[in-house]
Amino acid sequence: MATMESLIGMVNRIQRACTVLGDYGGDTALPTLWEALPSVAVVGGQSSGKSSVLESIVGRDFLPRGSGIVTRRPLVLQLHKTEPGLQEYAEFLHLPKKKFTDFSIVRKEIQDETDRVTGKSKQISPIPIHLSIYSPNVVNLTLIDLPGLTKVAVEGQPESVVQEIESMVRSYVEKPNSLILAITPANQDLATSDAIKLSREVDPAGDRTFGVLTKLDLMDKGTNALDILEGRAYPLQQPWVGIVNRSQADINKNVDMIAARRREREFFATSPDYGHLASKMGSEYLAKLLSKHLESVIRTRIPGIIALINRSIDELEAELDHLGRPVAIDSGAQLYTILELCRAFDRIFKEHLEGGRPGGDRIYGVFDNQLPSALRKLPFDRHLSLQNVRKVVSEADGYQPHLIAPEQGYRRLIDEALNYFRGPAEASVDAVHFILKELVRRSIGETQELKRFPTLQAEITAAANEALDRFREDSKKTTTRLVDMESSYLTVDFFRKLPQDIDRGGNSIASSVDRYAEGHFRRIGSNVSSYVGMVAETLRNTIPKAVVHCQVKEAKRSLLDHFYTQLGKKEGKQLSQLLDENPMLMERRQQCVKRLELYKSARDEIDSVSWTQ
Ligand SMILES: Nc1nc2c(ncn2[C@@H]2O[C@H](COP(=O)(O)OP(=O)(O)OP(=O)(O)O)[C@@H](O)[C@H]2O)c(=O)[nH]1
Repeated sequence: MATMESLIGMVNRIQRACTVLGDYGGDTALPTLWEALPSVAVVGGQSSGKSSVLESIVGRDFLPRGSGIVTRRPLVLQLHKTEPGLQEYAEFLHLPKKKFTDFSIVRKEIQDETDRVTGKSKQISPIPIHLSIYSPNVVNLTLIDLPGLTKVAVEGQPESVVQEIESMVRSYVEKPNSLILAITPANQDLATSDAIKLSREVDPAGDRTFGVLTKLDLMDKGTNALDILEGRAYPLQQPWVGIVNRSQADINKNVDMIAARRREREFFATSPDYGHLASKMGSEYLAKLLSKHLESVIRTRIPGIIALINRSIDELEAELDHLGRPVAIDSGAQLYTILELCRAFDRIFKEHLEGGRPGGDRIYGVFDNQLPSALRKLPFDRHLSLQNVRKVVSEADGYQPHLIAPEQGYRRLIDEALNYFRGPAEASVDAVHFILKELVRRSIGETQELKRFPTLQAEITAAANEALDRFREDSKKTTTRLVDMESSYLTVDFFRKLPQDIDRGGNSIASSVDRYAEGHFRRIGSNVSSYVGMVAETLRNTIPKAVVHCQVKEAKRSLLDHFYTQLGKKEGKQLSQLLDENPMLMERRQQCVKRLELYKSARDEIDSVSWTQ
């Protein structure tokens, strides 16, 4: 069975871990453990005696005092009972290993640490100060001292401070796992008590409210607080506790806390009104009552806390998987990460080309539809019209008309016709180029892992497109060369196989044909047209080969080769620039990592304490 110390001590350690790792509740963007941890929130109006109660419980003078709002950050006061005779000391979470034995310096450090976060202004902050006190004169107990519920802002405070304090205090007392230590001075009408009003609102059944009446010694003679202390005036599940702290005069005279406790005991023991309640009055009794109750609340709440921790760990791990793990800092690991991301992109790009993903079929469409139809649409009819054939042939003859076959005319007609093929050739190259660019864009977008690295995404896109531009230039040269080769050397066989002009007697008709008649030019046009048709058929097959060889195959084989070469020359800083992430995403991942660390350490803490119901 876990001892009281081990359970409260366990929650103390988890609370400290929460603050170190940035979980002090109220943060809706991340699951919060702080909100679920049982604690005792000390609430009261200004000058209700909160600080005095806390100092009585600790038995030490250590809290800052003064006018206006003194407590401006939650003070998580973790009390650890030590062996009798051991020296008392205090430690701050923000000053680990530094032991304070002079409690007046503790008071100063609380003020300084408050100012460190809120600045010298009178602002408040939800970031807690953790103070642990080790003493034989305390019980194991954690109390959270909150700013006094104030009514009016003092100079230097914005009007909003009243509301801000109310919402900070509320965020603590409305937690179902939080016990409420509601402090009210006895010489004030209970109906006007800020603490009771708030606790009645958040804990109407009074299950977790401990009513404390201070300043019983200041009540008017002849009056007493028995109606409240005996539970008649405002009943709570837990009995009310009356307290007598040091008066301002005592504080000024530096009456020490142990003496003050003794005087408190005497006050109740000798009081005609409260003598019968003496054993259940005073700050020492209050401390034991709170400690026992806190320990039982922790014990009952642990199963729920464990469920919350496990659920939150799952949520955070799922989010981290989605966000991706933090990038390594050494350049070797960074280079490896970059190459892995490039490979991921390249794999997807290849799938688009090879059919695993849509898109590659559009390249085939260029060869099967766009190119043939572009070739069909070439204006050979106009080019080989009768008048153009006559014109070109005549011009090619110059002053000496051709005698047999208009060699020059043929060549010129064919050359000019072949020139038309440049258009469809270049158009095929461009069409495939734009399809490949589109596939690069889609592949980049489909590479999930790259989403984290906008700079690398842009660099890979740029490198891929530069490579495609180079392939396109090469492809254009090659396909144009295909066309040029056709006009560099005409296919002689074609002409050999042309039907000669032969009569039935086997004599050549040529002699009888009028070389300058229409029919002669028509025949020339038709021969050229057949020749060009043959070339078109050839190019219809060879252009795709050139385009695929120069663009598609190269894109598959070496799209990022230049990029890899550049990468090899980059230094660490340049590599990390490539991997710089969306700052929001990095911040979010960092928060998740810290919060996950907190939950895992909390789970270990709970596992380490063999608690049972
Ligand atoms: N006589 C007497 N004086 C008390 C008692 N409790 C508090 N005081 C005096 O009341 C004044 C306010 O006490 P604090 O303990 O500072 O009250 P507080 O709620 O912490 O005040 P702030 O946090 O500064 O708003 C001080 O002068 C105390 O000495 C008490 O039980 N009896």
